[in-house]
Amino acid sequence: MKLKERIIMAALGFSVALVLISVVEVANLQRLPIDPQVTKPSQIHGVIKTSSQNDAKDAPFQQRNLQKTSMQSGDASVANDDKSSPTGSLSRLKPGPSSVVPSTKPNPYADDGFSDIFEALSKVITAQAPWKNILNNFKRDQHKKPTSIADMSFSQLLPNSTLWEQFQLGITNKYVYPEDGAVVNKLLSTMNTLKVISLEQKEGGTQFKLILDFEDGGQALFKPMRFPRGQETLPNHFYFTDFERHNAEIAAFHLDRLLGFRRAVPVVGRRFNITSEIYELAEQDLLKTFFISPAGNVCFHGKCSYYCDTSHAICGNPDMLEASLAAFLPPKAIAPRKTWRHPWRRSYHKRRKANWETDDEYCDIVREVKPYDKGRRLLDLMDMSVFDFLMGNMDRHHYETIKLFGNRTYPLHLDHGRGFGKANHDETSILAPLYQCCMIRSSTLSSLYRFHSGSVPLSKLMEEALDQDPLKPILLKPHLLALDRRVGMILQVVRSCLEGAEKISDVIFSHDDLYSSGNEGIEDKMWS
Ligand SMILES: Nc1ncnc2c1ncn2[C@@H]1O[C@H](COP(=O)(O)OP(=O)(O)OP(=O)(O)O)[C@@H](O)[C@H]1O
Ligand SMILES: [Mn+2]
Repeated sequence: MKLKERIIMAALGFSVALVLISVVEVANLQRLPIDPQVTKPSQIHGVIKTSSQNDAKDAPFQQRNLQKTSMQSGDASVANDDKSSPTGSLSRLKPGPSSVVPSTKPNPYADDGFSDIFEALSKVITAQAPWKNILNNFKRDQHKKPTSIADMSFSQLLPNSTLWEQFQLGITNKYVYPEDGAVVNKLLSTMNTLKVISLEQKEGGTQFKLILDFEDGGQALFKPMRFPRGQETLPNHFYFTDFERHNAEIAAFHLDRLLGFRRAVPVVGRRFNITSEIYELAEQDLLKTFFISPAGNVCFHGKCSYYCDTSHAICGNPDMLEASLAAFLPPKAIAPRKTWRHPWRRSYHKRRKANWETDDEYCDIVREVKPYDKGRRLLDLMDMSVFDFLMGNMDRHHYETIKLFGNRTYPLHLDHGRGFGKANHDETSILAPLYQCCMIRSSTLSSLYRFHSGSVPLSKLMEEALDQDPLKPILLKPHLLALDRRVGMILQVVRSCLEGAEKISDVIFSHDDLYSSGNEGIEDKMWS
C-alpha cells in the first residue's frame, strides 16, 4: 500500500472509531436515570457515592450527572438545599427530586384473605379458653394487676408526683405504659416543648447521642437527624455500619404501640436550634467539635466510635436540626436492668455467619436454655421478630429487661434507629425466630390478621399515628406501604408453620403458660 493510501485508511479508521465512541456515549446517556424517583444522590457526606441499587453498573455515569446537582455543591449537609424557604426544614423532607425511595414493590398477598389463619385462630382461642381460666386461677398471683416499679421499689406514686415519676414508676412487668395513654401522650408533648437546661453526650454506643435534662427534672435520649427522609440505607452498608435514623426511632415507638406490645419507650420528634439550644449548653468535649460548614450551616460531630468526625458532621439548616427524643427509663439505682444476648443475634462481621443462619434446627437449642424453655420469653422474641421485620431492623444484638420483674418479664424494645432503611427490600431473615420455632401469640396473630383483613390497613393506622408527631411526615409512602406487604408475608410464614404442624396449638398460643419445651431449661451464661 502506498503511503497516501495508508494515510487515507488510517483517517477512515479513526473516523469510524470516533463514530463508535459517540454511539456508545449516546447509549450511555440514554441509560441515565431520568425518573427523579430513581435518581440517587451521593452518600450524604460525600464519602461513598452510590447509584440506585438496580443500576449499580451505571454508577460512574450517574455520579457524573449527580455532581452537577445542587446536592453536590460541597454542602456538608445534603439536606440543606432550600435554606431560603421559611419552611425549609419541612419541605426538604418531602420526596422530591432528591428522593431515593424508588417505586413501591407490589403486595403479593393483597388478594389473599388468609381465611385459614382466621379459622386456626378461632379454633385455638376456643380450645384454649378453658385452659386459660384454669391457669389463671392456679397462678392467681401472676395474673392479678400488673406489678409496677412503684410496687417493687420504695418510691411511691403520690397525687403530686411529676409526670416523669408517673411514667417511670408506672412501668410494669407487663408493659412500659398503660393502654389508656394519658401519661404517655402528655410526656410526648412535654418532651417536645420543655426548655432543655443541660445536656451531655451519652457514653458508649456506636453513634452520637445526647442526654437532655429538661427544666422539670425529666430526661430524654436525643438522636439527631442525619438524612432527609428519602435516603435509604446505602447498598454497600451492613446493618452494623448503617447510620441511625431519628424518624425510625419515632416510627418504631408508634408501631410497637399499634401492635399492642407497649414495650418501647415513648419517642417524639423535635426541632432544635443548634446555636441556642445545643451549642450554648455544650460542655468542653462537645463544644470543641462545633464548626460552620462552607455552606454556612452550624455543624458538630461529637465523639463516638462511628461517624463522629468532620466529614460525618451533624449540620443544621442553617442552625435548625431535627431529632428524636426518647423518654428516659428510671435511673438504674431505682430500676436496674439486665442485658441479654439475643439468641438470633447476627454475626456483626462482614464475612462470618451466625449459627442460626446455617442451622434450621437452631430453635431446638434455644428451647433448652432458660428462660426460653417455657413461659413468655420465647413468645416475646417472636413478637420482637415480627416487630423488627415490619420495620426492617436487623440490629437486635442484645435486649434488656427490668431486673425488679425477674426473668419472666418482657424484653424492652429499645434502639430502632436502624429500622425503616429500605422500603422495597423485605429482609426475611429477620423472621428466622418465627420460621425456625413456628410459634406465635394469638394476640399478635390477631393484630396482624386485623391489619391485613380489617377495614384499616396498618399503613393507614401508622400514618394517622405518625401524623400526631411534630416532625410529620415521619415515614414516606413506600415505607408505610411496605408495612402492609410485610404483614402479608408474616401471615404466610404462619400459614406454612400451620401446614407443617401436627396441632394448631403447637403454633398459636393464647396463653404464655401453655408453652413449655417439656425440659427443665439449662442456664447458659453466653446468653444472659
Ligand atoms: N430511653 C432510654 N432511657 C434510658 N436509657 C436508654 C434509653 N434508650 C437507650 N438507653 C440506653 O442507652 C444505650 C444506648 O442506646 P441505643 O442502643 O439506642 O444507642 P446506640 O448508639 O444504637 O447504641 P449501640 O451502638 O450500643 O447499639 C442502650 O443500650 C440503653 O441501655
Ligand atoms: Mn444500636
